[in-house]
Amino acid sequence: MTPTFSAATRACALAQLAQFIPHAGSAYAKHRNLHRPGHPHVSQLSPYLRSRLLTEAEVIRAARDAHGDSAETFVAEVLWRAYWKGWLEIRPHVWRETQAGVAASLARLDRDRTLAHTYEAACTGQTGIDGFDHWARDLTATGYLHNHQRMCFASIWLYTLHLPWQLGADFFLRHLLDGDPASNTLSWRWVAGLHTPGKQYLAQAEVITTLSDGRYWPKGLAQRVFPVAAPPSPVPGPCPQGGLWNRNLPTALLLHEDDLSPDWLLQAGLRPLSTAFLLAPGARSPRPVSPLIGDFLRRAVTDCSRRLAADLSTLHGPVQGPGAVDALVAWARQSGAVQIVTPFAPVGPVASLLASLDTRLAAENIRLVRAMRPYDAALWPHATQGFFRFHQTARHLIQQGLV
Ligand SMILES: Cc1cc2nc3c(=O)[nH]c(=O)nc-3n(C[C@H](O)[C@H](O)[C@H](O)COP(=O)(O)OP(=O)(O)OC[C@H]3O[C@@H](n4cnc5c(N)ncnc54)[C@H](O)[C@@H]3O)c2cc1C
Repeated sequence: MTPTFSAATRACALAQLAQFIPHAGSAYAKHRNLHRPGHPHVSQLSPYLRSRLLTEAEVIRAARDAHGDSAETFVAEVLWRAYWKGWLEIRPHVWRETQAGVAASLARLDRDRTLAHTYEAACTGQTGIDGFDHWARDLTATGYLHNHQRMCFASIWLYTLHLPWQLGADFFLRHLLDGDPASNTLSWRWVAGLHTPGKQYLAQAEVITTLSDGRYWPKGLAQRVFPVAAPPSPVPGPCPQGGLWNRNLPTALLLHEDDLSPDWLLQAGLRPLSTAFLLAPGARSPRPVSPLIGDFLRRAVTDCSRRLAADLSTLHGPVQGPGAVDALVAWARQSGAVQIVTPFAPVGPVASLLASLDTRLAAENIRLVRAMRPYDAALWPHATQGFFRFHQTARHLIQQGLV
């Protein structure tokens, strides 16, 4: 059984959460690395968390309510998402550097036919490596891969096939429904030993065979890692903060693919004159992005519009593609608002579009306010060092009820 995420709705996300919660305690800690068909031991909530049809805070609360401290392994995994986001937020240069690496590696493919041949075989699942080829095909067919398969795929891509890690990260971003600039880029860097110096991930055939219940028997995997060249990690800069909106000003709401649940803004009293939606799946890569991602996001927008129809007046969009910023400037002008509130978009394609929009709106005397969720504001600034320290702080904040 392969996962399908055809129902990109909050109701579906909540149903999946409810179904998974009984397994989020010690069973998750014990079995989460097994990648059995249908992936019964993991939640498969990531596409919903990525678009925030469901939030991390909700998932953590549900797991802790059901299992208390026995949910700690699961909660820690959910916290990795905030850790990666915070880490990149205070080192945004790493994202720009990765994008430049993708462009340079794509240019290399034009010059190096052997490399291009290996790359094509890897992306289409025709390398002859058992497991790896199945995962490539599963990923392109479903938009999902189990975490251990992602780790092994990235390791084989880099150390066995000698392909640039940036092209692998780009391949994932083009196909994963949960494709996320922070989690994806930084996980690939982790496999390559660029996150924790001296720690690289080497996929081992026997482990793959064991964890897949004997389904895969890969042969010829690299027996050792090699150093991957990269500039040193930049020192952390300040963590961005969210903006404050003025309740007394005519306001419009701009929702985007990084956060499609504006309930928290509506509960805080926001009454938008108009609401627009921005999607940017095509901006995830210079290469074509899987249509599954755009389909999922468009359905998520439809769900959000239907669910909150009573509170969201005059819906506009989804706006996407090269003319998106122009279209949003025209919408903002027509809405009569002097302030546009938008959920804070973490480093990635949407944040880049919002930066351009901000400049254009300023020329129209319209303010763009990036409102940050309390969960992000509480956790991101702590991603200054390794995950261990971050986890300790996050755990404390959760126990105090501050997250
Ligand atoms: C090379 C590589 C690339 C990855 N790319 C992405 C990506 O683009 N987007 C993404 O969301 N995750 C990414 N991950 C992390 C992880 O593999 C997925 O979050 C997880 O497999 C999603 O499946 P699930 O919802 O069933 O996870 P579960 O095990 O059920 O975990 C619950 C939730 O916790 C979060 N989570 C779990 N593990 C991690 C992790 N290691 N890092 C960050 N968050 C985690 C996810 O939001 C996930 O939905 C990547 C991992 C690797 C090794």
